[in-house]
Amino acid sequence: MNYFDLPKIDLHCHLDGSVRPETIIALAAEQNITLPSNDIEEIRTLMIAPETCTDLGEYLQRFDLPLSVMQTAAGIERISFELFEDAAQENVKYLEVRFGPMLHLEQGLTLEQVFDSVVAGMKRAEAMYDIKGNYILSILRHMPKDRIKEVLDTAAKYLNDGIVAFDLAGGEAPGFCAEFVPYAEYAIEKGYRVTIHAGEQGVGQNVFDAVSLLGAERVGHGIHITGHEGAYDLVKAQNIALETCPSSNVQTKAVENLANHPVKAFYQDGIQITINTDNRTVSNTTMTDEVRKVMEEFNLNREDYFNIYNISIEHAFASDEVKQHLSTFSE
Ligand SMILES: O=c1[nH]cnc2c1ncn2[C@H]1C[C@H](O)[C@@H](CO)O1
Ligand SMILES: [Zn+2]
Repeated sequence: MNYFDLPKIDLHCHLDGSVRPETIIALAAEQNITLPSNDIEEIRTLMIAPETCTDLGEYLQRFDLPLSVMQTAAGIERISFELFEDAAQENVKYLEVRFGPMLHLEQGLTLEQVFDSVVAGMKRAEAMYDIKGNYILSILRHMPKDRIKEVLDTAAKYLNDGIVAFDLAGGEAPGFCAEFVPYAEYAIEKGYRVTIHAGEQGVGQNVFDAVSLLGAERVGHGIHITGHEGAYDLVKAQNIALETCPSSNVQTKAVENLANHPVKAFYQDGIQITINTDNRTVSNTTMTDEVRKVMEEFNLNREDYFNIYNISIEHAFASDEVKQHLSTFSE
């Protein structure tokens, strides 16, 4: 099968984990930032998380370098544009990108400038290529909570016009959901959709909590519902979509290897699974690669692929008009 030509949808992709290594070098030069090296291969190596990561914590260290050049409006706009361009060029028709707004304030940008920049880059690419997109606000779980409502208020300028959802990301401790209940409620009241990273690091209960306490309609990863009957049943009963990211899960040791990934078992049991990149650069992947890996490892056929594509359409935080457009590529 020609995986490159297939129409694809990526619902789980981080902006700062998907920066072109070439762009790091170019932006560092423009911004007078000294990099550990100016050699493209060395930069690439520094950005890609090794297969030998011990856990998610080590994986998350790979974001410091890209974030260092993502502190100007022009830099963020460019990176946003290039991510949509890269995805469009491998036939991704719809892309939801997430980012941590508070990670881009180190050199004096305001939240509004950050939102203006990501959305402008996306819209520039949408005008040039056959791709549509939306942004998701990732709140980093370890950061102070005092500006979360301000993030939601400021981004509301683009609500349903470029920014659509609320997410929690970063390291995953057991029971993290409880302390975020007021923020998820606030987001839902304002009209944001909710997806939460949970069940990535072995804690099935976190998926149960993300759905029941935070109102998650989708779950980032969610693979550890396998060990938690309550979470598994809840995800199934409520038709919650799991945003699986197979390569990332292998790198972070969420699964031992691809063969042990539960994506096929979930699919066969009627769980709403989607296939996504997580981080195109940090996980050294593309949608073409993720789809190929899953289909070849688990012997899925074209009909299976389009079933999964249709699940992605159904659970996308996109307008009816965009969903209609995406369904024109279905078989
Ligand atoms: O797979 C992930 N799990 C949890 N957090 C993640 C993952 N990939 C990236 N992040 C974090 C690191 C980024 O700086 C942040 C915003 O994109 O989200
Ligand atoms: Zn993620």
